[in-house]
Amino acid sequence: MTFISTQLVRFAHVDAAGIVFYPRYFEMLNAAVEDYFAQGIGVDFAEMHIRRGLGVPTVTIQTTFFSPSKLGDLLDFRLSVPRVGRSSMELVAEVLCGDERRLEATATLVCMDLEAGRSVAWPDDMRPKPMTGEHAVAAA
Ligand SMILES: CC(C)(COP(=O)(O)OP(=O)(O)OC[C@H]1O[C@@H](n2cnc3c(N)ncnc32)[C@H](O)[C@@H]1OP(=O)(O)O)[C@@H](O)C(=O)NCCC(=O)NCCSC(=O)c1ccc(O)cc1
Repeated sequence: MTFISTQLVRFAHVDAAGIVFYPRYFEMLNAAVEDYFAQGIGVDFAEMHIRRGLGVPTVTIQTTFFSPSKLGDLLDFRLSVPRVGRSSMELVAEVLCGDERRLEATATLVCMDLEAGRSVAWPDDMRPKPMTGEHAVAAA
């Protein structure tokens, strides 16, 4: 299963060359991860960070950029989760505009107690389920 979050390339995302400046992809990816936790898992970022004092920082991310994106493009962030550990998850984001592949990122996110600054085991209701394969669930 794949979770899809569609992100619009906005004016603030592009540089003087008219293409998306690469850190902006990481902001869009974080927005897709927010959608995944809110809609795919059922715990939104306000609940997680403010009320529970938990975060999901990225500890590794490896990205390959295949082709540039421009203002007005609609990018599908197709998220899959090949592995879930005690406190970590591996996340793969394949980003497409229509049929064209724009980038792929593989990241490790860790469930973190924000006050202690340490990893904690996923709470049962926040624990991601491994999901791979073609069946897609789109963000609302
Ligand atoms: C997250 C940490 C507190 C975890 O440290 P520790 O408490 O010592 O935990 P550990 O090192 O034992 O690792 C915990 C798990 O992560 C895994 N881990 C840790 N580092 C790695 C690396 N490099 N590769 C793969 N897996 C890793 C490790 O294998 C453990 O997995 P489990 O067996 O599943 O539990 C610490 O690594 C840290 O503070 N790192 C910096 C994170 C950071 O600043 N990231 C960039 C910006 S923050 C950000 O983007 C963000 C997004 C969303 C948010 O909600 C909050 C913040």
